[in-house]
Amino acid sequence: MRIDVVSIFPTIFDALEVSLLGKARQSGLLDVQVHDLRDFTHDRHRTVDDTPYGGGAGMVMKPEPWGEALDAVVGDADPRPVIVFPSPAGERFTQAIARELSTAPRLVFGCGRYEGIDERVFDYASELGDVRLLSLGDYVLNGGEVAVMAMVEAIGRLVPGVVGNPESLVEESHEDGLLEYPSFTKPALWRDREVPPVLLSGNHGAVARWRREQQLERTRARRPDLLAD
Ligand SMILES: O=C(OCc1ccccc1)c1cn[nH]c1
Repeated sequence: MRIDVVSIFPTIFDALEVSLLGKARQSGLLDVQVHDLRDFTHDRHRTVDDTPYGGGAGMVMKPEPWGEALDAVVGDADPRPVIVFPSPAGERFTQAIARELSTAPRLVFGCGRYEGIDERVFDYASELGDVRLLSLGDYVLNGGEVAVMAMVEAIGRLVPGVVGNPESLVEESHEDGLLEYPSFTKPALWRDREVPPVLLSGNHGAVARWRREQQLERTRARRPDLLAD
């Protein structure tokens, strides 16, 4: 999978070199290219923002640099990429969307800053690829970079071969629509706290039943919204 990221803070993505995704990049499973939006400006101050039409506080990201950046990054790519813009005004990013995007041959991420990007950029981008405005949650960040880091990790780890043991991708929170059951490891007794005896029983059926019950109990308590349908 080829992933391109456009940002005015490209060095933030050096963190993607570390850990799991770093190995996937070395093995060529993931090809991540990061681009500095300011490289697509032409004035001395490398300006990327300006005041909003209609007034209001804050600044808006100018369309011209984005247009040139998207042309340079996407060009007449075949197949058309999915072009993701993190945004508080986007549809909710979920494990299902991560799974969907993990099958895309090309992903482009555009990191907004300030009050956001000139709306016409999303319209232009839809000529180059399938545009998705995605939200991590109902809170506001200063820019899209941290959201892109989270999405690239959530998506990248689902690309076949990136995670060593694909089995570990199955029993995860949200994979079966429920929260994950609690986990324990040695020692059996730690600071006067025991491991639930069923887990030491060797009775695999009882363990599976206990785990399912824990998933349901936790989901009911913490995320009743996941059960409502
Ligand atoms: O703040 C977010 O995105 C960054 C962003 C994008 C555009 C303008 C300002 C900030 C965000 C919150 N939940 N999901 C994403």
